[in-house]
Amino acid sequence: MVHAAARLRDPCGRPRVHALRARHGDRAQPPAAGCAVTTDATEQEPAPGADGRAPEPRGGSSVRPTLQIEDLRITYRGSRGEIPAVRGISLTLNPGDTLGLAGESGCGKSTVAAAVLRLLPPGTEVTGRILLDGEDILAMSFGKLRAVRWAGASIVFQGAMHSLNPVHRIARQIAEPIVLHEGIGREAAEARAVELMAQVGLPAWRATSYPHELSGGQRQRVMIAMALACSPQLIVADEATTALDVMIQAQVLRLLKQLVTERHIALVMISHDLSVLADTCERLAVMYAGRLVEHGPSREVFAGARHPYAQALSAAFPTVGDPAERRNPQGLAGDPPDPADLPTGCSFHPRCPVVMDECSTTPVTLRAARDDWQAACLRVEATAGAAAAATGEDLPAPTLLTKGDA
Ligand SMILES: Nc1ncnc2c1ncn2[C@@H]1O[C@H](COP(=O)(O)OP(=O)(O)OP(=O)(O)O)[C@@H](O)[C@H]1O
Repeated sequence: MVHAAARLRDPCGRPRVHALRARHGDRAQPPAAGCAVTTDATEQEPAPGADGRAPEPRGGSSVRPTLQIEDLRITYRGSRGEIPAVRGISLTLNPGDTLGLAGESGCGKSTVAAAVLRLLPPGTEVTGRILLDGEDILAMSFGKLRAVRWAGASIVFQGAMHSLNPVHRIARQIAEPIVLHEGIGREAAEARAVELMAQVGLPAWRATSYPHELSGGQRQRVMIAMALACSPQLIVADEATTALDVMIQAQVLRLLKQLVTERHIALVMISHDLSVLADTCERLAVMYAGRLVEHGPSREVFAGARHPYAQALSAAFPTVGDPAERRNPQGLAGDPPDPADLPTGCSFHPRCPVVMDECSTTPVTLRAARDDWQAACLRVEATAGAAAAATGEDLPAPTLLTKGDA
């Protein structure tokens, strides 16, 4: 079914193939009627510096952010009623920044990704602002949006097989966004496609292959080549390597990291796997029930998360880059809550191993653990001093709090 539903649009928004649309609906959402920021005091509001931006953006304070998400709230409307999937997220990426977005299934990661290119199903309510290079994605005309997709920002999905057109040869598919966005002839665009293939480690003779003739890793490389084809400022990789075997995953991640670094592209990488994100991205944001619960420098968050949920996720992946040693989240009973029926206070409190009485009544916003590091936990002040004192390798190894510590 995915195939039939997915084969709706091409990379530039024309009808063809798209895995995310198979999942989220087949049409881009029209400009949201009310893009105004909602202000619900019970919801998470961005704390000062809650976008995790470093105090001085790379390249100086005059750098215009590539992506600025401000108080993003997204509510799906369907047969199950209203599903508030994202509840007030703010993030900023400057050129060349790499951000990992982690969290258990259903916490809203893909919804954020889809919103960035306005790929959410019709009828979905979106408030807040998403600025791509200063331009408001939510308020854009369809024509402008079409121009921005692939040329300004592109997405690499998990299921390359479903995102590629099975009846077209590889070079032609990579060339398609180039033809559309740069107005050059197909022959010249296919020559560029072969160059892009070389950059992602695909030999030129593969130009005439069909997707089914490629391995999963090679197809993901094709998707990366397509994502790079029009030199976007931003790439969103949504579980782009999850389905690959460990060796290929490592290769594709290295490649992605190298290309975004060389081209100064901002990267948002989405994964369940904190260790992969910590290895690939400079910053890490952890989501729970539609909100950010932790946001800071990747390796430090991975090594010494301040939020008990982020601690549990880190403990599930004890060795960066060694999936063989991964375990299930430690010390976490229960499941993530129904987004339509969140617990009061901190949404995580029913599962929290160090819950306090006030956690069930006090809404928790992101608060500073350090100037470039925030966590949404009432206990964060208690650990902020240690975090501020520690830098890089000085940070203590993560110790997952237990009930006895409370
Ligand atoms: N098209 C949709 N219509 C209604 N609800 C949706 C739709 N897409 C997602 N949801 C709901 O929104 C919430 C967030 O889903 P989302 O896919 O963004 O989470 P995720 O963190 O990316 O999960 P996963 O890691 O499994 O992809 C979930 O409760 C999900 O059921």
